[in-house]
Order: sequence, then structure tokens, then C-alpha cells
Amino acid sequence: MIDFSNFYQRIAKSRLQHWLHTLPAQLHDWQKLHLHGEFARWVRALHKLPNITTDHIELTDGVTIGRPGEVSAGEQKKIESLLRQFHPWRKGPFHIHGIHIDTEWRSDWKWDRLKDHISPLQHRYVLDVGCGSGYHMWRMAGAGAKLVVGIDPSQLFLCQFEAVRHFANAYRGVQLLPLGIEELPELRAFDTVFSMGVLYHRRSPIDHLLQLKSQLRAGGELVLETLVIDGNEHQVLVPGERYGKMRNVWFIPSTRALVGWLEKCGFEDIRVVDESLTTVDEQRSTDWMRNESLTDFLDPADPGKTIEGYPAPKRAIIVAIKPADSQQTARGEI
Ligand SMILES: Nc1ncnc2c1ncn2[C@@H]1O[C@H](C[S@+](CC[C@H]([NH3+])C(=O)[O-])CC(=O)[O-])[C@@H](O)[C@H]1O
Repeated sequence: MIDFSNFYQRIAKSRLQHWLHTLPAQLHDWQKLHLHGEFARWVRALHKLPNITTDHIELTDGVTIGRPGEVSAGEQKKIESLLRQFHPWRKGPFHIHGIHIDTEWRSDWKWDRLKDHISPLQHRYVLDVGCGSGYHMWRMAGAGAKLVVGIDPSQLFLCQFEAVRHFANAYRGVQLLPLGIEELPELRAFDTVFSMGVLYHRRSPIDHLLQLKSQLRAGGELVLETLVIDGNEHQVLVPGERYGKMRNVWFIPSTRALVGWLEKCGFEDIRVVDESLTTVDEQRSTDWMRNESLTDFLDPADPGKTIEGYPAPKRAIIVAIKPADSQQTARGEI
């Protein structure tokens, strides 16, 4: 089992304390339902990780844990082979006791694109929706956040996160919870909510924006990153069965359409802070992610298109504020 008790203690006297009425039972039921097959194997691997304390946890320029010489060559080999059991590693990179987990994504590049455009995270309560392995959560903690909560329903990403946290001396200000956004009560408590790489996976994108809003305190900040297309405020791509070989892609709006959706949902001070084409340097197969990656998802004859003929992946980052006088009903409407 994964032990969430530190997190419960951490929020017991915080503005998230009323979450304790439902969360422990919810996570208990989740573990009972999932603790078999691959997840049980990953949890066993987690329990085999050696205990090594370190005073070196560097989260401002990247995610680096441990000083050279803190583990022997033999221990390092053992740690590496255990970490490799959590293949495929998609979001990173991580440097743990001299082991470079070279992930599919250079998630640090996304962080670099947004970090100077958001309100300083110092002392803030932060929620990262669809946090993957938790890479950005560590960077949020490095930027001074008081508490970082990530949610992601993937069992593998929970185990990757717990593996990193294990070596970070069971760091207490950061926690991944294996939940989908739709399973969260309307907490209205976070100073900053991130939703990155999630909106296009949602069947109902406007509801997703309202769900994100219902997690923010009045005056809080949303950081939204998603796939976009070129086009005017009325243009939205609804791909067929697959987009870039991904099955569950529902809506890819133009950036201007997305700004319109945020306005409709009652956000204000909406700023588009970045638009970038995803390159094959940012998303690629590596020794830690040996499956297909972006090169395989693009048209070999025209890398400006996906293999299905849609515009190649382009992503926008938008920052928006929940108004200070925002009123929300129980149904999340304005
Ligand atoms: N209902 C849901 N609720 C919450 N998360 C979900 C849900 N469904 C899927 N996810 C999770 O959303 C994440 C999307 S990846 C972005 C990772 C990171 N944010 C990044 O920006 O690199 C997409 C990408 O690679 O673009 C996955 O980890 C899913 O498990």
C-alpha cells in the first residue's frame, strides 16, 4: 500500500482540512480496488528501494537529488534497475544519486516557457491537474510553494512519483493523489491551479475549465497549457479516431477560441504567454522510454502534419484569474 498519512497530517490544520472528510476513504477504496497485477508489482519495487538520506535536493534548476559519493557503485546499480521497472518514464528529467532518468519529454522546457509569466509561487497552495510523474510539482516546490498537490489517475505515475519522493527524504510539501479531476470536491482553496496537457483529453472542455475554476480561491490563478491550432475565434479541430496516434483527443481549439472559452467561464486578465510547436528534441524516445514518440506520430513526408494529416502539435500556455468576487453555485456555473 502507498501511505498517504503524512499528507493527511499536513493538511489537517490547513485550509484543505475539510477534504479529510472524504479523501482518506476515497484513497483507501482506490488502493483496495487497484492493488493487484502491475500496480502490486510496482509497489513491491518501491518497497525495495534502499533508504538513503541526503541533504542535497536541488529543485530550482532541475530535479537533482543526492551528492556524488553518497551511494556506492553497487547501490547505484540496484537503484537504477529498480527505477527501470517503472518504464516508460515520460515526464522528467530526474537526476537521482548520479542516475540520469532521461525521460521522453524535456518537461523542464515547458517549465522554462511559463515560469516567468505566472504569479510567484512562494507560500502558495498549488494544484497540478494531470501531473504525470510529478516533474513540474517538484519545480513548483522549488519555486517556494507552501503545498503542492498533484492529481493523476495513472497508477504508474503515482509509483514514479513515490520513487522520486522516496529519495527526496519523503519530502512532505508535495503529494500526488491517484484521482481524476472529476473525483475532486469543489475545494475553492488553491492559489494556483495548473492544467497542462489535459484539456484536449477531456470530452467536455468547458466543464473542465469550470472544474478548474472550482478548485481556485477567489482571485486565484489558472495556468492552462493545451494543444491549439492556428485559426480564428470560431475554429476548433475535432479530430477523428486518432490525433498523432493518440486515441482520446477530443477538442483542439485555436488559441483565440480558447481565450473565448475562458471568458465564457468567467475568468479575467486572460494572457496568452506562449505558443510553441512541439519539436522532436522536446519529445523523443530514450533509453528510459523505449516506445514510439513524436517522430513516429508525424507524417514522414511533411513534419508539419501528424500522420493522420492534421496540423502537427502546437501548444499554448494561457494564464487567467478567477475574479475576486466570483460566485459559484454547487453546479460549478457562474
Ligand atoms: N480525468 C483526469 N484527471 C486528471 N488527470 C488526468 C485525467 N485523465 C488523464 N489524466 C492525466 O493527464 C496527463 C496528461 S499528460 C500531461 C502531463 C503534465 N501535466 C505535463 O504537462 O507534462 C499529456 C501530455 O503528455 O501532453 C496524464 O498523465 C494522464 O494520466
